[in-house]
Amino acid sequence: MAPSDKKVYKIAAIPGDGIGVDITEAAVKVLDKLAETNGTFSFTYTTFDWSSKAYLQRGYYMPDDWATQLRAHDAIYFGAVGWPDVPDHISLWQMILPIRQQMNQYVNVRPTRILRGTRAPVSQLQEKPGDLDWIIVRENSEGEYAGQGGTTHGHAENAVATELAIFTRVGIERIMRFAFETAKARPRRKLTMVTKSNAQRHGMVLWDRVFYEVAKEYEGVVEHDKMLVDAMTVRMVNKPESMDTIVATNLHADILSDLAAALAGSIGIAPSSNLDPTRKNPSMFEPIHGSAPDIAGQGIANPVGAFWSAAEMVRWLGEGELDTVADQLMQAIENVTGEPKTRTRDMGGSAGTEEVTEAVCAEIGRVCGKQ
Ligand SMILES: NC(=O)c1ccc[n+]([C@@H]2O[C@H](COP(=O)([O-])OP(=O)(O)OC[C@H]3O[C@@H](n4cnc5c(N)ncnc54)[C@H](O)[C@@H]3O)[C@@H](O)[C@H]2O)c1
Ligand SMILES: O=C(O)C[C@@H](O)C(=O)O
Ligand SMILES: [K+]
Ligand SMILES: [Mn+2]
Repeated sequence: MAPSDKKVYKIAAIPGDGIGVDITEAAVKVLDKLAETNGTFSFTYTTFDWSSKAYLQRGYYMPDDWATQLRAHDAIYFGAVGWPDVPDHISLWQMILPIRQQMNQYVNVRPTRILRGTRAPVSQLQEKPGDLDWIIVRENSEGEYAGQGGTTHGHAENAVATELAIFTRVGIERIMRFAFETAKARPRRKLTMVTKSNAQRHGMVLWDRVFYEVAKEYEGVVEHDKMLVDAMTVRMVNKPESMDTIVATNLHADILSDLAAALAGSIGIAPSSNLDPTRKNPSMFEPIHGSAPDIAGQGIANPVGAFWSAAEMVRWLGEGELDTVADQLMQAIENVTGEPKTRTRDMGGSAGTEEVTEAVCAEIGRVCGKQ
């Protein structure tokens, strides 16, 4: 292939805080190795030093023209944001949440399955790892994360604070449609809708109603059912095989996806894709975990969720052309998790982030048929 035919993808890399830095560095190595081995595409990176450390030094996370800067890229690769010396609502609301909202990333896709070599804490899953294979479709733009509310009387005895969840018909309909399409594209064609419409009688009732409206368009094509979120946690543990695609609100899906990762063996393995399905803005890829201050700086963070997120980024960028390459990366990852000596501590091993990264790079060479 002539060098000019090579597709170059422009990536905005935002490592952020704590282990976000380690796993982003690891993901970039793996992406470059994948591109180099394949030879038909490559990546260029702009690395943004937007972090809690920078915020403490200069008073802001992102500069005023952040959205314009990000829009000059094909995709965003994100590590994690949040550090103990900045209140978590400030770090989230000055970086990750504005990006998700203003880049119109209204879907957050969170797949979970049990990778080879993973130790699942529930015995059924230890015996039959295939029983857990889910895609959680998280509403990513409104709901409990709408950001409306306020505080009166500050820290006084009579302090009042409100936190308003907002559900719009447009917002619900588009996430439901995306969820049904996701379910339809999978072999089991099954969608579980999560709600709390017994106690929350306005927004959640609209959520349910729009779900059933959209469901009519998929009659006979996608099987569906409904779960109250509390009972959903029980079903996830006791009957994991009974679910496939799951759609839930911003907050419910945030919580359920951590539970899903834990059931699959570790929070360190789970990826997420913050998607603008219209493709007018860059989509953003990140592991679901945070900055993990308790293990940061020790070189022991599990980079698998970051690699899986990188695979999903490749899949998204390729628009169908790079699915095989993304699958090869997943195979390389599982060849590595399948080996006890290349597992990190959270997966019962003793390897560090770098060792796992080197092992995945070596596997990419093998899986893609070149060294
Ligand atoms: N999207 C994001 O950037 C994002 C996501 C979650 C949390 N956060 C932020 O991160 C900070 C820490 O939050 P938290 O402690 O609740 O959640 P966390 O995900 O950072 O950590 C929870 C636990 O899981 C472990 N863990 C997480 N990722 C791991 C990995 N890759 N390998 C091995 N162990 C891993 C941590 O050591 C910790 O014990 C907070 O400031 C929070 O707001 C940000
Ligand atoms: O969306 C959030 O609440 C931040 C973080 O917990 C996440 O899952 O990305
Ligand atoms: K993250
Ligand atoms: Mn979360």
